[in-house]
Amino acid sequence: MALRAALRKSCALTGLFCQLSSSRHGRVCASPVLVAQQRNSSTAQNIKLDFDQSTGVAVMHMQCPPVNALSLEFLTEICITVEKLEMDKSCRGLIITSSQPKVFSAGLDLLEMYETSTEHRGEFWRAVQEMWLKLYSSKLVTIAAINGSSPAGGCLMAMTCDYRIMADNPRYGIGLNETQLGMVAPFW
Ligand SMILES: CCCCCCC/C=C/C(=O)SCCNC(=O)CCNC(=O)[C@H](O)C(C)(C)COP(=O)(O)OP(=O)(O)OC[C@H]1O[C@@H](n2cnc3c(N)ncnc32)[C@H](O)[C@@H]1OP(=O)(O)O
Repeated sequence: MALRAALRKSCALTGLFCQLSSSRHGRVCASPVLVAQQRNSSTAQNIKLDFDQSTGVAVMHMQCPPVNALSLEFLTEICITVEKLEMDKSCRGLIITSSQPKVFSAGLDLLEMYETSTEHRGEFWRAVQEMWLKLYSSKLVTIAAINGSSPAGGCLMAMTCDYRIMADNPRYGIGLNETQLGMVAPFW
């Protein structure tokens, strides 16, 4: 049973990798084939979703300027998008990438943690936890196409995907740097 599930995931993955290509400028991008075959395209405020029903692959473009900082609103949008895709039986895989230049995600929105109420911060941290649990436990094959810097919460997001592909550019950094900001990761 477990083996069958693993095989299913791996077959779906082969399809997903075929859809990824990288340009000479160190950017990872969805192949033009995906755009041409696209059946379904929807846009939430900070997310552009391209879903190709013939392959079952969805591409979630994060477009929350300037740096895809993970605010309560943006985290909620991400969770709702993943939930909707999971409910669609024709969806097998999800590629997460960024529309912002040079940045995949700057991590948690620092302004959400600054001068906000205890109640708001509670809601915010619950949304952070929901986001990574949703991705980590998703039945979809998930791939982070990391086409820019991805510190802290951005790194967390990428780590909770099944696979990560990062653009080969020495200017792009990734890692858990939150302790440098004096933050301790919660006991999840
Ligand atoms: C077991 C695992 C547990 C994990 C626990 C997870 C805990 C996670 C904590 C966090 O995520 S805390 C956030 C940490 N993030 C950072 O430290 C990133 C800081 N930002 C940068 O390093 C850079 O901004 C960048 C992302 C590399 C981009 O550099 P670039 O030069 O392209 O842009 P900037 O001029 O620096 O920034 C533009 C604009 O964006 C604002 N901004 C940047 N990061 C954030 C952020 N995280 N939250 C809110 N806003 C951010 C920055 O202030 C600039 O704003 P303006 O000055 O233009 O208004």
